Amino acid sequence: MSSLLSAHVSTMGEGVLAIPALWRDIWPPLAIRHSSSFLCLASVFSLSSLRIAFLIVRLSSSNMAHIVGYPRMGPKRELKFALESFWDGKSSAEDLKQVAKDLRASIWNQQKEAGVTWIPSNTFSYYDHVLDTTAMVGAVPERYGWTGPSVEFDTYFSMARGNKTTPAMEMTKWFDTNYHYIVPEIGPETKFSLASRKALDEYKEALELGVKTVPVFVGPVSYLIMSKATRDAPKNFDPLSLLDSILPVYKEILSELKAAGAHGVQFDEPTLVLDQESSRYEAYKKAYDFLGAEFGSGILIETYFADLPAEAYKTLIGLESVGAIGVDLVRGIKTLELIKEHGFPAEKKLLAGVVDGRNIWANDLAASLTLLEGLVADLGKDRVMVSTSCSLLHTAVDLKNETKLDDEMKSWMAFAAQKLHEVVALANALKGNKDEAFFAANAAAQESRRNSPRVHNAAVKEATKNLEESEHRRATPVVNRLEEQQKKLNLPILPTTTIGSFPQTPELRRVRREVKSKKITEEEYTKAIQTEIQNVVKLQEDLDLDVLVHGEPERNDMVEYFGEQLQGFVFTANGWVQSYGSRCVKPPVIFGDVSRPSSMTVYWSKYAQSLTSRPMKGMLTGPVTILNWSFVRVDQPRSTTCLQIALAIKDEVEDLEANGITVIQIDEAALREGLPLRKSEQASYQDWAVHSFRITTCGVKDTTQIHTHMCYSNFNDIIHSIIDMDADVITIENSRSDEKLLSVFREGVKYAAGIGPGVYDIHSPRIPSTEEMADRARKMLAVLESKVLWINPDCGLKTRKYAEVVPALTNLVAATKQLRAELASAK
Ligand SMILES: CN1c2c(nc(N)[nH]c2=O)NC[C@@H]1CNc1ccc(C(=O)N[C@@H](CCC(=O)N[C@@H](CCC(=O)N[C@@H](CCC(=O)O)C(=O)O)C(=O)O)C(=O)O)cc1
Ligand SMILES: N[C@@H](CCS)C(=O)O
Ligand SMILES: [Zn+2]
Repeated sequence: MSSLLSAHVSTMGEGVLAIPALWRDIWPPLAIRHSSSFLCLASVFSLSSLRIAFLIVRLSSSNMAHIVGYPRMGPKRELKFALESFWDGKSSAEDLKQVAKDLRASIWNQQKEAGVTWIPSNTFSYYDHVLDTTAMVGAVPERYGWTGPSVEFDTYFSMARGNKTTPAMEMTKWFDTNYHYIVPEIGPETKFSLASRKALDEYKEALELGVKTVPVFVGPVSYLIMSKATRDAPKNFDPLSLLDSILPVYKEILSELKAAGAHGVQFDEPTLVLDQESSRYEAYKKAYDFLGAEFGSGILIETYFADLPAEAYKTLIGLESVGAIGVDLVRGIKTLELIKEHGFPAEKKLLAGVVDGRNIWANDLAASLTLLEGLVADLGKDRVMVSTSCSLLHTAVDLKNETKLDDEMKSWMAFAAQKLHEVVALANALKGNKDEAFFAANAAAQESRRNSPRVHNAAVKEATKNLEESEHRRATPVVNRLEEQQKKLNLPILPTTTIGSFPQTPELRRVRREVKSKKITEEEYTKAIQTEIQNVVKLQEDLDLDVLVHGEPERNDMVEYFGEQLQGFVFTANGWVQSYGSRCVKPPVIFGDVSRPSSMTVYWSKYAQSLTSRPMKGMLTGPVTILNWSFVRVDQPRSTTCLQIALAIKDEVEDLEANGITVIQIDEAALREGLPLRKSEQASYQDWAVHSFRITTCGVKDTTQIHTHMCYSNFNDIIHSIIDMDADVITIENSRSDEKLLSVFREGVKYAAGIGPGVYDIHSPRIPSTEEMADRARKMLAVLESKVLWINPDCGLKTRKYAEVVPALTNLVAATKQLRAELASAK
């Protein structure tokens, strides 16, 4: 900029050039206010100034579309395959980097071509964006032996997946999604330093492709709140107390980004939607005052997954350095009331997240436009940008690749690639540039879905109508039921079991694929699965496990498998969503009323039971988990859909019992995950979720043992709901979360049913030793009675290899026998 020009601008008081260009570009009130004098100046002074002026005029008249983040796996899961090949030593780090680079380029170009104004960068990750932040701030736990200065693949993937000597870091749910992040470990001794310039590298990479992006960071406050204290930290240590020392690292990368030409930076602060103590809000203020001093008002704060609490909203609008605020208007619209009540500062932009980042349904564009126009009426023109409700990471990638869905169904849907166009179309319409044909096609699709006979089933609606009026409880208390069951099952103390799945080998995937494509016959397929079940049963008998499983070889996924057999569901071919690392799930789509045309698992369970005299667990996925891990219809309450699924599973449970299966596990792995983030909504969810589970089990005999299983959650706050599920035995994730679960029992919660907190972290290739598992179980025995304790892994074994599973289970049984001997000698 010429010094003359800057001198002139500074005399203008609120000079255009004092505002970072990105915000200026989309802040037409400012740009327009100054544009005439600016243009005039530009023409007098220099060609480059002219170019700047032209840019402002061009961008201020462009639409205002923003995307919070984008899926990183690729339309055909290219990243997954590249990662796994690299981990298996079949390809080089360079090969992996090239795949990643190509994916990023294609994502940025796609967004540019769609007409997105603010295109995010640094939303790509080789494993997890929270782990990327850990790498960025150099918060590598000491045990990984990292000596700096920068975090490379070796250290990064060791933290994510463990290595031969060191287990992986803890992984847990990302808010209420099916995405899992690696939990940072922060202690008073943690020293932060800038150890990864991934954000800068990606920014420059996009720039080289001609795409100016908005780098995205996990905000420092959310990062610290989502961390856990290191084991050695003092008891009440709060990672957030290190805010002052982490901020300079963020500042350093911001200044490098600024030097590279970045004008806007997005900080994701999803913790702002949580109910928090007032003192917490000081942290956001401190952080953004500090970072704002470096970056000026080019800071955008994104919030998502729920409405904002009033105090969070007030804090946000009071942050002077922040130029734009993103809110989720899909998971709730109470934030709109806050905008009305407390106003929205004139100098800020509102990023209105109206396009759902967590579902695959086409947006109701007319309804969204009405909402957006309401906002414009309140805030004024050009202050409202259209955005996604959260990162598109949580939805499928591209509807284009769905060749098997019929045209009507596809017209009802929008995946990430289509959502880009929805955001842009809404932004254009707000600017008076409405694509009438696009809106008309969308309105027709909305109408056809509302009235489609494919969606509605009168018999199902009738069956679910009166369910809410009864409690649906088994009549006999759990303690007495357990006695009855024990007479029949005759299990040893500390019974051992596994959670259901055994390794999903490439051979199994091949037969499933081949039967689908009719390359092999149904008979050949059945034979292959039977052989697998025989092997799994034999292995468990050899290992001397007590309650067996059939191994789930016929299942592609614990939710998809059931959805495929229920009515009211459809399936995508490539609708993958990242769950953790390279692992993806393909959520079924619930589009209509749900019913069960015929039994789903009886054949395989009966077959497996016929091979052994030990009890064989029937294995089902519960209604809440099917609901939470599907893309759910949005035209009726989730609770209604859940009740419909519950009725279908209830029929299956009773069918299994009638066919001689005496232990039935109903997995509710995602029950905790669906807990609404805002406290005000939690009680109602717990009521209908737990009720739905009980509907599935209330019809069985006392002698039928109902197990349930949950993974990856913090259960302590819902322990009473778990008890209220009234299962006979619960197996639960424990080993990768520092036995947090056990603190509930230490605090005196009484649990009369059987419980198996996992002793083996199945998410890591590492094989736990006998002693390690015995130690874990001893800790449990310190707080739980031995007669209620079960010994089992954390979760299913599907992601593991037999070479890991066999020694790990051998050690698990050995540990149990050791403990049984200790208990016997203590008598
Ligand atoms: C327990 N968990 C689950 C969650 N959500 C679910 N919906 N399901 C879960 O089990 N959330 C919490 C945790 C998350 N944990 C996991 C664990 C493991 C996976 C996983 O392994 N995913 C697989 C994909 C699963 C699947 O459906 N596979 C299909 C095959 C799909 C495929 O790619 N086929 C290829 C050929 C592959 C080959 O080997 O030849 C093709 O058809 O071209 C199947 O098994 O049939 C993954 O690989 O990511 C996810 C979440
Ligand atoms: N029965 C399932 C539960 C996973 S949460 C399995 O074992 O894979
Ligand atoms: Zn599990």
